[in-house]
Amino acid sequence: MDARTIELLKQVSTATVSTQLLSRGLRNTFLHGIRPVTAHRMAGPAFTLRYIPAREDIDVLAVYQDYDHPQRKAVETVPPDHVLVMDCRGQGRAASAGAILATRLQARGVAGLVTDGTLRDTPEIAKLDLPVYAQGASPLTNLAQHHAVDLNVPIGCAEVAVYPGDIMVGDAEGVVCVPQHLAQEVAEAAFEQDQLEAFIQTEIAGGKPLRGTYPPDEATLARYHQHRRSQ
Ligand SMILES: O=C([O-])CC(=O)C(=O)O
Ligand SMILES: [Mg+2]
Repeated sequence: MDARTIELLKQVSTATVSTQLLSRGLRNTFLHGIRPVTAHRMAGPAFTLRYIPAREDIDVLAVYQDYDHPQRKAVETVPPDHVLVMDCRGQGRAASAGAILATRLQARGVAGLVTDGTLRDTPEIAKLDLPVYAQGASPLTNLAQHHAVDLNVPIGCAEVAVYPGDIMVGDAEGVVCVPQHLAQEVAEAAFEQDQLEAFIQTEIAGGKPLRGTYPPDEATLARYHQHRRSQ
């Protein structure tokens, strides 16, 4: 993914991105119920980890002695500038990762962490510079409910299809998944829409009515273009 696309997607709002996706026919792109744990904007290609339900005879604490446990392997193999996205089937009774793993992701230059489950050690995670999104907190370690199986396969995350390489965009409202092949055109169009909407909001704040302003008529668009030229 080219650097300009990622830079633009880091600046635009998820609201605008979701509208641009809707205008291209895609309605199910927002990870509903997933909230920011840290307040950092995010954009980067998805690298995925899939969990299935745990089984008591397999998922015991001793499995953590294996450095190649898929959860640990995911943390050590997600490429820098990618977002680690975890499929927990929306189940949050046990956490999908904690502060030590999140800190390792930050140290490796990873672009973010997203789970449709929960995280543990969230007071420590909240202090990181890493963009992190989850449905909430749980102190219980993952294997109490989850069994990590696959790396970098298509997953469901909060009922949204996430294919490896799709661009995960996060802001204060949450996370939108942008299909890889649409990322560049959506980034450019979203940047334009955000600039126009910022102008419209200024006009509305200044007392203009909705009619003629939102959506903008020709006169408002002419004022907008004049404003852009004068910048
Ligand atoms: O058990 C876990 O999920 C890992 C954990 O606490 C951490 O990364 O600090
Ligand atoms: Mg921990």
